[in-house]
Amino acid sequence: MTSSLSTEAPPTSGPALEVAGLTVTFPGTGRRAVGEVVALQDVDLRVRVGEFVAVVGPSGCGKSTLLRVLAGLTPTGGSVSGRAVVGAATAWMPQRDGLLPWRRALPNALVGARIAGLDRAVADARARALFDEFGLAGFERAWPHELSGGMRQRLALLRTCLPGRPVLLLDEPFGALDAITRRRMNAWLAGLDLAGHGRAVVLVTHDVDEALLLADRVVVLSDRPGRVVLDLPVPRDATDGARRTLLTALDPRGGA
Ligand SMILES: Nc1ncnc2c1ncn2[C@@H]1O[C@H](COP(=O)(O)OP(=O)(O)OP(=O)(O)O)[C@@H](O)[C@H]1O
Repeated sequence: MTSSLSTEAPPTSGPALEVAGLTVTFPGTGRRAVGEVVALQDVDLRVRVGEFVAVVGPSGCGKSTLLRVLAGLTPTGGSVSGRAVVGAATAWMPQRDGLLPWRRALPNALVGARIAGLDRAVADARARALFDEFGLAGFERAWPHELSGGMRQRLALLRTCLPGRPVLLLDEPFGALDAITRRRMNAWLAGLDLAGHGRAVVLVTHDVDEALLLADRVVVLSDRPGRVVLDLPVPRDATDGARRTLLTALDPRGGA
């Protein structure tokens, strides 16, 4: 991967994450069936401490790529330019749950906490409390293959939250959940005292209603190459108008 991305340490106040002029290109090679792909172009995004930002956009517009860059990761084979303020203080939940098939549920949940150097007893106690909160109590010793798709996703989210990192980057965390469980998990996330914990969340979702329910701001990316076409603050008491604005931004010809 090549990079002209300059990175800086995360600040303790103000913006939790910031990218400016972010462009990500995947060069075509002889081995690839497609030519050069510009995934993101000139993207500016600032997420402040305590904010919950949802990112929506058409499939393939670069949402996952953006989240990777915010996580401080370099997209495999990609060329990245722009400016980013990112740091180690993020916890990234990729689309695929990434559970280790050879570890039972509880040790799987503890992986990130171990890497973060969290005290074992503290992490263990926190994990057991979260198993209850995430509706996974009783499944601590289950193997990943013994869990449903939704349970696996909840376990992956639990693992992401466990180390208590200041910024959560969630890539379609509820995609495999049924409507009722999804609503329950949405309520749990909505109940997090983000400002109180100095936390920020960036959520990638295809679901406009989920974005409106959870986020303080919804950022809409265009078709590839993904550019920011709308950055909409969500009024808590007037989401109908915001919903129409979002749907029009996502599909200008389709009407809301
Ligand atoms: N490692 C890679 N190598 C080559 N091309 C890539 C790579 N990762 C992503 N891309 C391309 O970059 C573009 C954006 O991909 P990305 O996964 O970020 O989109 P997305 O908006 O998250 O899509 P979806 O909503 O379908 O998950 C796509 O055209 C994809 O093919």
